[in-house]
Amino acid sequence: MARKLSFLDNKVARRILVSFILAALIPIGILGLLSYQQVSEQLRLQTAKSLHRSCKDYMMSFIDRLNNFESALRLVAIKVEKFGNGFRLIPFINEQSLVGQFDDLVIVAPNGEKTSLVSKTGFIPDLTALEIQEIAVGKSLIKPVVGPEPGNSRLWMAVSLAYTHHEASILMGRLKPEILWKAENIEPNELWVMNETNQLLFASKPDFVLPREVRSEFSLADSGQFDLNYRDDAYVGVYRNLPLKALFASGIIVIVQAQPESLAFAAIQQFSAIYPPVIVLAVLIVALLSARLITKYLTPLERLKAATLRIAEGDFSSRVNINSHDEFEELADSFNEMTRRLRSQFDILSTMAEIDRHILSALDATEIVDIALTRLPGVLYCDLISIAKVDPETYQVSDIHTRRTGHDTDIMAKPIMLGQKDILSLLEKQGSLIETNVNGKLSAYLKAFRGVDDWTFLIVPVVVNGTLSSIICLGYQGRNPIPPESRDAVRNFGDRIAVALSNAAWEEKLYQQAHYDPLTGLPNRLVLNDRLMQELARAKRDHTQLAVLFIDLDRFKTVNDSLGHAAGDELLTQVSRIFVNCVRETDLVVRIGGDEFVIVITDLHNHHNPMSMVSSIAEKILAALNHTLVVAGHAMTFTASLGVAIFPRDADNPQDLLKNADAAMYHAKDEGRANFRFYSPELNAAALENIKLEQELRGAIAREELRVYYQPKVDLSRRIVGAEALIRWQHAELGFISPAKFIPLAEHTGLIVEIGQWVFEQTCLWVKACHAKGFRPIRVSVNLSGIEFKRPDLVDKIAEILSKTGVNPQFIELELTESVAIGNIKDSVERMHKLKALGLSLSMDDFGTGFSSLSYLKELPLDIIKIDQSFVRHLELEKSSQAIVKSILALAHGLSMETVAEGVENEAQFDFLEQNQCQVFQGFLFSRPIPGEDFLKLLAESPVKEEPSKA
Ligand SMILES: Nc1nc2c(ncn2[C@@H]2O[C@H](COP(=O)(O)O[C@H]3[C@@H](O)[C@H](n4cnc5c(=O)[nH]c(N)nc54)O[C@@H]3COP(=O)(O)O)[C@@H](O)[C@H]2O)c(=O)[nH]1
Repeated sequence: MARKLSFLDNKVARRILVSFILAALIPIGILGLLSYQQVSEQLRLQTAKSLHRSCKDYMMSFIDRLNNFESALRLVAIKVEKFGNGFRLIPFINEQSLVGQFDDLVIVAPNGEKTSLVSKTGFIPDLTALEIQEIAVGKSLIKPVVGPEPGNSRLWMAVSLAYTHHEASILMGRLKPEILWKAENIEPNELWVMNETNQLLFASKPDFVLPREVRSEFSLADSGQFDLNYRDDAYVGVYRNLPLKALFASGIIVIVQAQPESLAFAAIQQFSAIYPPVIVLAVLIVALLSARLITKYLTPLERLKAATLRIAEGDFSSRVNINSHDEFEELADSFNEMTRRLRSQFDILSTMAEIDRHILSALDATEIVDIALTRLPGVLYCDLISIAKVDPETYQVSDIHTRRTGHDTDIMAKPIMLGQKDILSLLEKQGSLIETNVNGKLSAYLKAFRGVDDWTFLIVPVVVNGTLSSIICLGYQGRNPIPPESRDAVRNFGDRIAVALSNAAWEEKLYQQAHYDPLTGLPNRLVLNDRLMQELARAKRDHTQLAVLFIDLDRFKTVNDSLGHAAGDELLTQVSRIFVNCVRETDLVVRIGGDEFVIVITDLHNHHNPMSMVSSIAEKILAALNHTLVVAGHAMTFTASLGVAIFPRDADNPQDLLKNADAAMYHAKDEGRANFRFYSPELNAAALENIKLEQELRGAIAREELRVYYQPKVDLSRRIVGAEALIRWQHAELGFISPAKFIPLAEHTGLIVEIGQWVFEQTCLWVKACHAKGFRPIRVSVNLSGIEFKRPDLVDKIAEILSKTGVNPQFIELELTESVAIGNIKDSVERMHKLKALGLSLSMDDFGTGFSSLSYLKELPLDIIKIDQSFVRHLELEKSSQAIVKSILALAHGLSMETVAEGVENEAQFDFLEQNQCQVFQGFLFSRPIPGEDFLKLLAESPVKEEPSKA
């Protein structure tokens, strides 16, 4: 039942059913209605016709009867004889039958005397003169006498007796009604007979009175039809006026007949009763047949629809079964074929997508090949798949990875040689495929598979970056045609493998770039973070310790600047090899940037003394560096500063371990470089202090905490000939802070630019003020850091300050450090010339500490060389210092440059320098750096020489 009803759930089914029912109902309804109207009309006509006919028949028989009455009356008239004063009837044979037709027979004499021959009622109507006249001319008069009731009306007939008795007497007879009206043959009709004034003479049903309005119609035509209602019955009636005038002297007699519609329309009423059930039956039949038809055609449609929905949900497995031997069965077959193809395509695409995902996430070409060998046979319906490398130049096929149905992957390492023709055809078929067999193209390669004599093979050349890199081979057992979708899929797959292999190569490259330092080949910071995390987890799990060594090369910048970047790179490469050689393979050596390296020493077991073990490694590294290295043709020894932090002692996470090792390294640097330091919490405090100092320094100028002090420079006679401007920082809370502490910090943060400009401007203003106050003009030097010197706007800035302060530039000297000046020799020389062009003097500070080459020292437009105080400090004691100082002095003289010795603290040093023709001296022996006003006091006391000093 549920199945039967279910088709009504279907919209199409409902529509078709309603359409079918309407299609049946509308014509049947219209037909029924039209038929009803037509039949009703026909029945009406027929009824009217039959009534007319009946009316006419009645009329004819009525006239016949009147004629008979007339004949009878005239025969009776013949048998009338005069008898006395009256009349009598002569007996005759047919007397009985003739006289019997009349209820009354009366002879009316011309004098009006009436002699009754037969008398039943005794009533004799009077004749009018016109009637008598008509009778006199031989006509038979018919005279209706209307009674109070229809049954009382009578019809008289009168004829003249003049022809028989030559007297103008008239024989009148009252016609017997039962003979006259004779209405028995008219049933089932009703009959009325009326005179010309519509007075009723006879009615078959006396109480059935015709309404006046109906009767009034009778005078309008000789005959006609009418409708009337009587006692809830409808009647159809006809009337006919009798043309009696031609036969009798008579008024019009109207014959009326009527029949009940129920009788007349009996047939149509039967039709009306039967028609609705017929319609219902027809509808039911149509509905049933439609339902059957719909079910028949809808079931396959429903199945097709359900199958379509299943496909939409991704289920390609079900088939549609229709055995109707018609177009639906053909449609189902086509649908099943389409589903099969879709399923095959879907399988291919989803497998391809899965392969794509694997391929794109796989970095390794071997992994990609492995995925392809495992997944593809299932979607390409092949019995063998093989992927191999091809060298298009040597014609070699190698690394042949093969998988057959039911077997594991086989790797054939031994290469197979292909012919040149094979290679050419592979190159020709790029983006396409080759169909072959073991005796066709690439047979040398295919024969290696064995037992494939009757197989068909599809070969796809894989081209990566325009070069034939590999081939994919699919083997199909037997020579059955290969499905076209497999061919397309194979081609697609060839493209994917090509992309994947090129991706793999590219990913490999990217990975290398992202994780390894291209210069030294060492892992970079990314790897360090990863490994350190892993090693820390392992150390925590195994309860071992771990050390992080932070290494910074000492004076690497000097090498880079003085010998160039290529030399710096060479040094870094050599140093990185030294580091790797100093540790175990399981340890990690990382270059984290510039000249900074990190070494992670793993597996420090607790039963060892980790500190002493790490110390010996650090010493080993320092010792290994201490050997002479040849960099860019220069032999040099090199040092580094190391900081060590140990897990879990100093920190338990990578960031803190690195930070602490870094802090320890800075400590080692502070302590004179070329050594190593373990981290201690105090170091951390120092680092924090540095951060605070930096913050304070940023606001120092604004808070006017900085001052410029001046340290005198004297000549041989100890007379002040110049000064060096040296910055001082008097912090409100921290007190005096040494430039040795904050200048490196300012250089590190870049604040040195602002500070340097401020010192230079202050010095210019001070010099200008001294001159204005009338003091003897002397040259004052200002330190220019490497960072300041390298700024492109340096010359403009200096010129701007000189112009702003209005100082005479010949009394201002700039002290450049050796490394800065020699870094980019061409640029440096150009810039120094520009500075000199402003009228300034240039001196080389800390001379002897860098890697200056005498060959280009002479190219620099220098005026003064300052011997570094490290050579002066133990001059009186160290032969080596004496030798260096002597050679610097000789060099300066040779280049005609003035010499200034700094850091002169005692007479012995002064004496040595004096004896070796040093010209200017600076040091605590003469004065410490002092405020400007104090300096002016000294200057005022300092004797004036008549000859102007060269300083
Ligand atoms: N770029 C700038 N650098 C500056 C500036 N002011 C100072 N500095 C540099 O800071 C370093 C430390 O300077 P400071 O503490 O002022 O030390 C100078 C002298 O006080 C010191 N000196 C002088 N004579 C002696 C002595 O006989 N013994 C001794 N132990 N020290 C002495 O030497 C420093 C001057 O050196 P130098 O500049 O190389 O001539 C220092 O490197 C300054 O250069 C600044 O404004 N800008």
